Amino acid sequence: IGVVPKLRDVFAGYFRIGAAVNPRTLVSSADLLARHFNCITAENEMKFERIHPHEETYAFEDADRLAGFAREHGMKMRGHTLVWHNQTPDWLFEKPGGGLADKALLYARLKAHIDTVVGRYKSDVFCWDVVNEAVADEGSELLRESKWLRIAGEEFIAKAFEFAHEADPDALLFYNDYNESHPAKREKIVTLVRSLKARGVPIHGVGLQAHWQLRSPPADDIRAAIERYASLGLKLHITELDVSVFEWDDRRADLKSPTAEMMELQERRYEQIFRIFREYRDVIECVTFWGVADDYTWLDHFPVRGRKNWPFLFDERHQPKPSFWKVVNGA
Ligand SMILES: Oc1ccccc1CN[C@@H]1C=C[C@@H](O)[C@H](O)[C@H]1O
Repeated sequence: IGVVPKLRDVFAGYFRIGAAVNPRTLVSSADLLARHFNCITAENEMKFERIHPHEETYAFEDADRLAGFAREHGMKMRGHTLVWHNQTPDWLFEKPGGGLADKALLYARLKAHIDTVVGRYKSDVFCWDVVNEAVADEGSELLRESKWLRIAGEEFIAKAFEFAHEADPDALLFYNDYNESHPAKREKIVTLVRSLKARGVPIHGVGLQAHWQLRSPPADDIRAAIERYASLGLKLHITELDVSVFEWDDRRADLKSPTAEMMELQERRYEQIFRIFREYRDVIECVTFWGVADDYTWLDHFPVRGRKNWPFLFDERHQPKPSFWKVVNGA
């Protein structure tokens, strides 16, 4: 059989190729990771609820193991994520006697968290998703409702970037979001990031999660989003790429394997996506998949629990799919 080219070598002149990993896939996908990738992101292990479950308790073991793998294999590591409305423990927002914490207490806790976590991984993590998904999806509001916003107002975003910069002045600091190519949400993200930059907040990049489907978002929206974010003069990272075989509102759960049509569409979709990424190689520094191979994806639980999905370039047996060959042959 022909030798399978290494993704990271195929794209050496364009951008780093990354994957989200967790303690299980670190073992099950170790060979694919070592061969094809030169950057990793902890899928959950550096999130607030996992690494700092109680005010006086930090849990570094899993994150340390992932950072160790990156070090052993000469890979870079993206830090994900410091401030988010999801997967964040309730204690952070509570006053000792009960009730909502005030801004001063929340900031003191956030600074302690960031000093501890960013400080610990200073030599392993080269960039952080400092704030994840703060922009509202629908409606006229710029920011989504959250305990962060309720307690501290919109300044929590700038504060998080300032704390992260103080903890590691060398780290590249990113704002990360999904549905980043939807025109309305795209313009809100541009408004937020432009305002942060104008106020001298230490922000260096925008993370496009790129949780995409076979037919959406359209290529023109993806191009427009990359152009608009690039116009801010910041670095772009594709941070959580996967191509679901189901459209967002398709809740069918009857399939045990992808249909031939799905695989044909996915092949053409990945070819189109990587043609766009190569075109914007000057501003895109890193392309990270939100997983490695089809044997495990967060999409197996979201948006439909227990519904299998097949979103990656490698199949459930870790073999390159037709999409893989379209991507490497297009480079
Ligand atoms: O695609 C979405 C739709 C609705 C809400 C959030 C998202 C994406 N949210 C992402 C997905 C998986 C998590 O592991 C990541 O940390 C998170 O950034």
